[in-house]
Amino acid sequence: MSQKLELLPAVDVRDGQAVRLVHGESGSETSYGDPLQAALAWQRAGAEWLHLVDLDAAFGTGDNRAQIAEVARSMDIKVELSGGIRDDASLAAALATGCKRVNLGTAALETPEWVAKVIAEHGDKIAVGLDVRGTTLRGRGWTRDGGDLYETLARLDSEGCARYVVTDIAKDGTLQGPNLELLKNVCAATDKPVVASGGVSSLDDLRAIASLVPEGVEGAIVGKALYAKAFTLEEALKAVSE
Ligand SMILES: O=C(O)c1ccccc1N[C@@H]1O[C@H](COP(=O)(O)O)[C@@H](O)[C@H]1O
Repeated sequence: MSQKLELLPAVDVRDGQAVRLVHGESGSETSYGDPLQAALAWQRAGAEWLHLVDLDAAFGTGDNRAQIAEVARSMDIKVELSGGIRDDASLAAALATGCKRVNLGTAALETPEWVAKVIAEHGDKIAVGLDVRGTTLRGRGWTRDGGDLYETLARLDSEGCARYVVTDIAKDGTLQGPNLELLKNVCAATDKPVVASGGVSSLDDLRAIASLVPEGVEGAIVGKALYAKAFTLEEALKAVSE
């Protein structure tokens, strides 16, 4: 039986609120209220995963660490935690929430030795977020270039990185459809599972991503489309299980 696409509804937290950004740009927020209530709603709707992001920590404008920890600890489902996890202390705090795995973004670009060390220590609890414009990686809240996607992917593969979360920044928060070419290209460049992020706007987009499961796509993060009620999470889960 072919594997089904995992869906990860997103809760991105900025200034204590669940928000969605457009192209990840600071200041483009639309607010959707209390992050815990949003997360609990996705759990009630049948989510098996929650993608939980501390945007302030990613941007370097503070953090929502206590609130994020409360959300993570309140979930019965698996949590993927990201934003501002860049050193031993922030990694320890993230893992102490009981999350299933963390995503490292900026650290993979700026402190590769540390990332190699924590991959060796924590195995598949560590994923790397490859946030790209074209094929150039972006870090520090997607404000700084951080090298070539495929060179970085080869390095991380050689270090045993278990999984990649691939975001096309040009698509993120736009409801313009995922970058399927990018996903196919990344899958062709690595044997490791890929989680797709950015641009999902419809159930057909999810079906298109699901068609890439045989190529190595394991999951899809869904944000704006759920908050904008383009479809419900129940409908999305059904669409990818058909
Ligand atoms: O998810 C977003 O919209 C986003 C926008 C701008 C920056 C980061 C964003 N999210 C995720 O944050 C982590 C990276 O954080 P860091 O670089 O490790 O501090 C990564 O998972 C991004 O996808």
